[in-house]
Amino acid sequence: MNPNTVNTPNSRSTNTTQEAILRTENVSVTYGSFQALRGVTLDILKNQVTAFIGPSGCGKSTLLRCFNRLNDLIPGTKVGGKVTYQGADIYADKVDPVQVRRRIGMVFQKPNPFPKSIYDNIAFGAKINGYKKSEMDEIVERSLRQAGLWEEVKDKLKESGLSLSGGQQQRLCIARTVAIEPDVVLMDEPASALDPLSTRKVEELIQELKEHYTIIIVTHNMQQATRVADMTAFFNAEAEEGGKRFGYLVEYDRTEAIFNNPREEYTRQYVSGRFG
Ligand SMILES: Nc1ncnc2c1ncn2[C@@H]1O[C@H](COP(=O)(O)OP(=O)(O)OP(=O)(O)O)[C@@H](O)[C@H]1O
Repeated sequence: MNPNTVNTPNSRSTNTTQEAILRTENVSVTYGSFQALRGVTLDILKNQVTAFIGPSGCGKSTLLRCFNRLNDLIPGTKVGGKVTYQGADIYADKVDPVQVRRRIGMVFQKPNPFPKSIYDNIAFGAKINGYKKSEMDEIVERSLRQAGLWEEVKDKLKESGLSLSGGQQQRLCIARTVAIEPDVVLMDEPASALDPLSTRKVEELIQELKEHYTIIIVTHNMQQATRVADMTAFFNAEAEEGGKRFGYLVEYDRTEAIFNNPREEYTRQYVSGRFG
């Protein structure tokens, strides 16, 4: 197989110069007896921004959590199929999920800084992950700069992270995530709780971060997907017998193709705002 070709039965063959850093093969997720997601196969391209879009309940966050084994923390959840990171199965027996999360970080919908100082919000995780105390000032500054927050907070690093505005708190959480130098940053609707100005800052930040990181973002905001994402995966939820619904991948392609020239009628209807 050509490693430079997007590998999914639900996509056009899209030649790119990017390699896949994460890959799902026929991934399904069940919560107890409920199948939330069925048969997802897709490649996430390195140093690209990939958006997951689709109506509520189609499994976008569920799939996102598969990439750093966060679903492991939800009792009764089973992940079927295969998820590989740089070619290695992240669900293999010998793999420590903590190490997976070290490489694949996550930013949540609601900013959730620790009730600690701005400095310690970043230093805390860095210390746990083995960074030396002598390096800490440098790590804190680098991370805050990468998150576009340094100029706003450099004179009040000892103040509580909770004293910042919502948008600043979210950038602090992004700084905390990048402090330990992951390869991938997963973002679950990172701007949905923010005002338009803060949203714009986070979107600009995503563009800058992709130079160093691979980013996957779940978003309900289709304009946001067109602004930030190189690739877009559209998911839908389908009813099966008995009225139960499961999420599945409808189409995956370059963002401009998904929005301007989708192959599937469902995608066309969704991106034109006709359902969802
Ligand atoms: N912890 C859980 N336990 C049981 N069912 C769950 C759990 N989390 C999600 N689900 C169900 O799995 C399905 C997919 O949910 P998920 O949150 O992944 O969808 P989503 O596309 O991200 O939705 P939204 O856009 O509303 O956030 C939904 O039917 C949801 O109710």
